[in-house]
Amino acid sequence: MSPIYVALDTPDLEKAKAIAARVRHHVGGIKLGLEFFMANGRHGVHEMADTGLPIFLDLKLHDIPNTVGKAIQALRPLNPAILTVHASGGRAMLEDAKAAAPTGTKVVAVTMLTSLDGSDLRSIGLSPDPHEQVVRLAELARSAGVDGIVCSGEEVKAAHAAWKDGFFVVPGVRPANGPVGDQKRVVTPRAALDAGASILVVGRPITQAADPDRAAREIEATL
Ligand SMILES: O=C(O)c1cc(=O)[nH]c(=O)n1[C@@H]1O[C@H](COP(=O)(O)O)[C@@H](O)[C@H]1O
Repeated sequence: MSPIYVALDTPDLEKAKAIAARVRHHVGGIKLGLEFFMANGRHGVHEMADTGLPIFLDLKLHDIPNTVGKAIQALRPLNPAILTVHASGGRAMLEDAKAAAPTGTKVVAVTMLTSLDGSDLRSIGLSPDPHEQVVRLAELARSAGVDGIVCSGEEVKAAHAAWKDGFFVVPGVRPANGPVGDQKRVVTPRAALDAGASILVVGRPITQAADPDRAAREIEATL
């Protein structure tokens, strides 16, 4: 099974279905995020589940424990393979998120967005070392009982060393010399896997390619 989850960041359900149909033999699953969910809701998720590929529902929930727990309960019928919350929501929120999720759903905690760097951390009053921030939040996530974390390929090796059986999601991956866009902590798909990623999230390098099927195949060939 390919470790690539393709991020279908579009509000257009038909477009999402069309890309999924083209790349389905070269990816291990589909990631649906806020843009898709805001536009298509639960109905859209059900439609995408008909592709037969596992669904990663990336809503990055971040609120008080009661609200996050109840939101996840409301999502239970969707039974996603993977669901995201923000680690910085704190221990009680992470515990309630895991308790509310269906048994088969991996709850993963976003540590530090791959679109941020050290100066962004400083601007929100944190120590400007991404490595330190990710490892601290990985430890919080582990001890709160969730299944894993989301981090960049630059920190996954250290996080993995401290959490052997954790599940590590790495977005912000780019083929060598590809455009990085708004991402700041970027590595190649191959480097992320070698460093311990369990799955890779790839969006625009596949979805914006002239031939998404070929782009997915080419990335898969590097792994
Ligand atoms: O949770 C995520 O998936 C995520 C976390 C993170 O730190 N950075 C990040 O880019 N993502 C998601 O991963 C995808 C990356 O898309 P591309 O930059 O187009 O490959 C987007 O859907 C983001 O929402």
